Amino acid sequence: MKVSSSSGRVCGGGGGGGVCGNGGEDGNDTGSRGDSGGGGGGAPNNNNSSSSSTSTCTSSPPCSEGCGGGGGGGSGGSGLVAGVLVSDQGEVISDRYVGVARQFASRQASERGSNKADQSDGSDDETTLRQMLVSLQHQVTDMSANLTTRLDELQSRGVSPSPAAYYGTEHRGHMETSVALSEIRTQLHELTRSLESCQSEVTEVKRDMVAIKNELDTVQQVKEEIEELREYVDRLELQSHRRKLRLLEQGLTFFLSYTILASMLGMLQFGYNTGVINAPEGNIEKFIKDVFEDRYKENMDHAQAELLYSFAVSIFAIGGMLGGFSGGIIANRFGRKGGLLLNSFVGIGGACLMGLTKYFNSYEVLFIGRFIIGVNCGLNTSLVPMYISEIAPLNLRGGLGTVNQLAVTTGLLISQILGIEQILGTDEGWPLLLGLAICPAILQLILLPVCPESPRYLLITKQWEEEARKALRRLRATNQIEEDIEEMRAEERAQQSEATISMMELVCSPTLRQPLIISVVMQLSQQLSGINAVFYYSTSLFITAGLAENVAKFVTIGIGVIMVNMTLVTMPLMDKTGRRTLHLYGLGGMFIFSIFITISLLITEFFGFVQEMIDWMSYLAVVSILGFVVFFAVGPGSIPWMITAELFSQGPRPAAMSIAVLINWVANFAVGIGFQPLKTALDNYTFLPFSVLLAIFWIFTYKKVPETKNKTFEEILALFRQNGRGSVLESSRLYGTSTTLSDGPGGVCCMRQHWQFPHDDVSERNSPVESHAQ
Ligand SMILES: OC[C@H]1O[C@](O)(CO)[C@@H](O)[C@@H]1O
Repeated sequence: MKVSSSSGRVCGGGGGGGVCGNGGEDGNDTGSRGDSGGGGGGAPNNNNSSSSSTSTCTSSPPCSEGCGGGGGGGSGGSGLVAGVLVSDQGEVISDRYVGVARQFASRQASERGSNKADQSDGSDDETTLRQMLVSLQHQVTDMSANLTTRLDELQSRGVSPSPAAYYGTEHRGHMETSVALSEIRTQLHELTRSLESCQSEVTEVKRDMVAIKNELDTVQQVKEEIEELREYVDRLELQSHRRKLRLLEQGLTFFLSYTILASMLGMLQFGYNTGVINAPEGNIEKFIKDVFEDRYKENMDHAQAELLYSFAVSIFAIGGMLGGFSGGIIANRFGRKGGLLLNSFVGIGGACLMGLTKYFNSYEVLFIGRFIIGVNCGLNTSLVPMYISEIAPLNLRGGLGTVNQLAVTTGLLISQILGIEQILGTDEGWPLLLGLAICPAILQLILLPVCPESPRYLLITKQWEEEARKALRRLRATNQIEEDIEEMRAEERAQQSEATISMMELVCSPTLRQPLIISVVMQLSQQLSGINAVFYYSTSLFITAGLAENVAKFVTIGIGVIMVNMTLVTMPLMDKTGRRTLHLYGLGGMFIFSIFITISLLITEFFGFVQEMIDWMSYLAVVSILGFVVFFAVGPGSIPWMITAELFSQGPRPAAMSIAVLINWVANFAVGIGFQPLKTALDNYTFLPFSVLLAIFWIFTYKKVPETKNKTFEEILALFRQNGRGSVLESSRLYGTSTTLSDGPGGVCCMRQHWQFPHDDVSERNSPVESHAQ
C-alpha cells in the first residue's frame, strides 16, 4: 500500500517556498535560474496549510540544477501569479516561473525521499489531499492563463517591431523573453505531468483507503462477532454452572436407594463367597478325603486334600476373572440391569451346586459350583459399580460408589460370622454355609425387575431417549430431569466417538491410555496392598503374634466389623474430601502400619523369650493389623471400584471396567496363592514387599490420579484431553477444581473447545454464534 503520511506537504510547509504559492511576504525573492530555492521559508500557505498529510508523487519532473530546499516563498495564494502579473519585467517573470517550477520539482524530489522515509500507516486525510490537488490545479490553471495572456501580450508586441528596435536592445530582450517563455512552457508541461502523476497517486491512495476502510469494517465485524461469541459462551457457562449446582443439590430418593440396594447384593455376593471358604477349611478337606476314599477305596494324604481344597479356593478367582472380563460385553448387550438379572441365574446355579456338593458326594461338584459362583461374582464386580455410578446423582456418586465396598465387607463379615463352629462351620453345616450364596442371588432376582435400567445406557448407548427419561424420572422422583439429560448429552458429545468401544480399541487409544493405566494401578493398589494377606491369614498372624487361637478367631471377626463400620464412615467423606485425597490417606496409613506389622513380627522373633515383650507385641500386632484394615477402608477398599467407572465415559466404560476388574481378580488370585510361599521365603519380613508396593502406589496416586469428586463425566474426560496441553490435570489433581466452573485454563477452554453447546431453548439454538461456529 502506498499510502503514506508525512509531515511534508506538496503545498507549503515550513521552509518551503512553493508552487502552491506559499505566500511569503518576500514576494520578490524568487531566486534566479539555476539557484532557485533556498531562502526563506515559513510562508503561510493560503490554501492548505493545516494539512499534515500528503501522498508521494512518483513521477515528478526531473530536477535540474539547483533544485532543492525551500524556495523563497512567494506572495500569498495566487500571489505568486499575482506577483508575475504585477511585474512588467519579462525577465523577472520568466525567472520567477522557472524558479517556481524548479522549486516544485525540487520539493517533490525531496519530499519523495522524505516521504519514503516517513511512511507510516495511513491517517492520510483524503479531503486534504483532494483540496491540495484542487488548489494545485487552480494554480496551474491560473498560471497557465496568466502566462498565455502574458505571452500573447509579448508576442503582439514583437509582431511589429521598429527596425531600430529590431536590431537593438529590444530585439535581444525579446529573444531572451522568448527563450524564457519557452522554458517556462516546458516547466509548466512538466508541472502538469507531475500533477497528473499526483492525481493518479491520489486515486491510488483513495483506492487504498477504501480497501483499508473495508478491512477496518471487517475487523470491526469480527470484533463484534467475537464479543457475541464471548457473551454466548459466558451465558452457556452460567447455564452449565446453574445446571451443575442443581445437579449437586440432588438427594437420595426412595427408588434410587431401592435400586442401589438391589444392585449391591451382587457385591455382597462377592464378599460372601470370598470369605465363606476360609472358616470351614478343615471340614471341606475332610469331605474331600472321605469322598476320595469312598470312591477309590484308598487313603488320601493330608497334603493332597489340602491341594484339592486350595483348588476349590482358587477356581473361584479363575471364574471371577472370566466373569469380570466378560462384564463389559454383557453390559453393552443386555444393559446394566439386564446383565445383573441374567447374572442372578448364574449365581443361583453356582450356589445350588455348592450347596448340593454333599448330596452328590462329589468334590467336583464343589469345584464347578465354586467356578460358577466365581463367574457370577466376576460379573457382579464389573456390572454393579458401573450401574451404581451411572444412576447416582453427581453429588452422591462417591458416597454411593462406596456402597460397593460396603457390600463386599458386609458379605465377608456375614460369611465370617456364619462360618464359626457354633453356627455353620461344621461337617454338616458347611454345604449350607456355601449354598446360602443363593440368597443374595434370589433376592436380586426378586428386587431387580422393578428397577430402571441405567438411563445413561438407554440414552447414550441405545439412543432410547423416552425410556431414559422415564428411568430418570423414577430414580429422581421428579419430572425435572433436564439437568441430568443435558449432562448425559454433554458426556455423549465429549466422548466424540462410537457409542461403544472394544477392549482392543481402548488399549490402543492414546487418549484413553492414561485413564486406563490409572484404573489398572488403582485396582492393583487395592489387591497388592496386602489386604487379603491380612484377611486370609489374620488368624494365624495373631497366633504367631502370641494370641490364643480362640481369641485370634474372634479378633478376626472383630476386624471384619471394624472394616464395615469404617467403610460406612468413609461414605460421606467421598464427596467431601475427595477420592484422591482419601486414597492417599489410605495408602499412607497402610504403609505405616505394614511397617509396624513387620516390627511386631521381628520383635516377637527376637525378644520372644521375654514374656512381657510377647504381651506387648501381640498388642502391637493387633493394633497394627487393625490400623492397616482401617486405612484400607478409608480409600483403597472402595475407591478403585468406583474410579474406573468415573474415569471413562459411556463408550469405553464397559471395556475399561472389564480390563480393570480382570486385573483386580488376577492380583487377588496372585496374592491368594503367592502369600504362603512368600511367608515361607521371607518369614518375618513377609509384609515388607507390600510396604514397598504401598509406597509406589502412594507416589503414583500423588502424581497421576485426578480428583473426580463433583465432576461430571464430561469434565473428567476433558481432564485427560487437556492434559497434553497444560496443567489442568495438575490443578485438578491437587485442588479438585471443577473445569467447567473454573475460569482457569481448563474450564473455559475445554468448554470452548467444543462449539456444540447444549441448548436450553430454541432461540439459543438459532443463535448466530452457533451458525458462525459451524
Ligand atoms: O475388604 C477386603 C476385601 O475387599 C476386596 O479388596 C474387594 O474390595 C477383596 O479382595 C478383599 O477381600
